Amino acid sequence: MGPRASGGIFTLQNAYKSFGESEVLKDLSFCIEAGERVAVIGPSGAGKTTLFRLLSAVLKPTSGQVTTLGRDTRRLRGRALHRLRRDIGVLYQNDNLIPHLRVVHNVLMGRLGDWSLARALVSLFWPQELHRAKAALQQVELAEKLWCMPGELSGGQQQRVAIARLIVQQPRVMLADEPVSQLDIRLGREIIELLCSIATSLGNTLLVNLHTLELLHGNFERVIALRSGQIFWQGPPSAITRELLQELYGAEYRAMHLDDVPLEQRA
Ligand SMILES: Nc1ncnc2c1ncn2[C@@H]1O[C@H](COP(=O)(O)OP(=O)(O)OP(=O)(O)O)[C@@H](O)[C@H]1O
Repeated sequence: MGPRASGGIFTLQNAYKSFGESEVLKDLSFCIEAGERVAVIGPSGAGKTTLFRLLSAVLKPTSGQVTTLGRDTRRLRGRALHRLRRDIGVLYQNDNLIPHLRVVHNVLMGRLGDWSLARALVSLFWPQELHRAKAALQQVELAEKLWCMPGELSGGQQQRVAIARLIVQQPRVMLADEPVSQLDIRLGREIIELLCSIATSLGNTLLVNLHTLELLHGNFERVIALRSGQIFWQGPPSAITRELLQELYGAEYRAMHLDDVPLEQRA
C-alpha cells in the first residue's frame, strides 16, 4: 500500500500535555492526511515544539489520544516504538549532524533503523550502501561534499546534508522543527522548497514548524496556528490576514517584523 493511500497520518483527539502544573497543550483535536504539507505557526511558547514531540512519540499526551501512522502513541513500547520512529524523519533547527563524522556517515545514519548494530559499526570504517549516500547527496546538489566534515560546510549546506539523510531514511512522514530559523531568507526558501519537493516526490506527509512566514505561500497547503497551547486558527496560506497575525502574535508581532510579510490576499 502506497503512503498516500493510508489515510490519517496524524490524529489528535482531545490531546493535553502538561509539565508538572503547567498545561502546555490543551484539548487539541485535528487530523493530517497522507501527503499533506502543513505548516505550524504561532508565537514563542505556544507549544509548537511540544506538539512535534507528541507527534513523533518522543512525548506521550497527559490525556487524550495521539495517533501517528495508525498507532496510539501511549501504547507503544520497545520494538513497536522503534518501528514507528523508523518511519518518522525529523529535521531540527541545528545540531542535525554529528560533528566528528564525515558527511557520508551522517547521511548513512538514515539507514540505522534498518541495519543491524554490526552493520552500522562496519559502516563507520567501510561505508555500506555508499550508492544511496551518493544519490541522496546528488539530489541535494552536494555530491562533491561526500567526504567532508560537517564543520567544513555552511549552515545551509549542513541542512541539505540532513535532508540527504532523510532521503536515505525514506520515512513515511517528515517533521521539521524550525529548520530554517538560523538561515537568511534566501537560503531558508531554498531549504523549504527542497523539503517540499522531496516530500512530494516521496509521497510523504510533511509538517514544518515555521517562524519565517514569507515561506508559507506556494509551499504549504494548510497552516495550523497555535496560541497558548490551543488551535487559534487553521486554513490555507491565502486566507491569512494581517489582523489574524496581529491577534495571533500579540506583542511579538512588531518584533518579528510581520508588517513586512507579504500576504497572498485576494480582495
Ligand atoms: N520538558 C519541559 N518541561 C517543562 N516545561 C516545558 C518542557 N518543554 C516545554 N516546556 C514549556 O512548554 C511551553 C511551550 O514550549 P514549546 O517549546 O513547545 O513552545 P514553542 O511554541 O515551540 O516555542 P518557540 O517558538 O519559542 O520554540 C513553554 O512554556 C516551555 O517552557
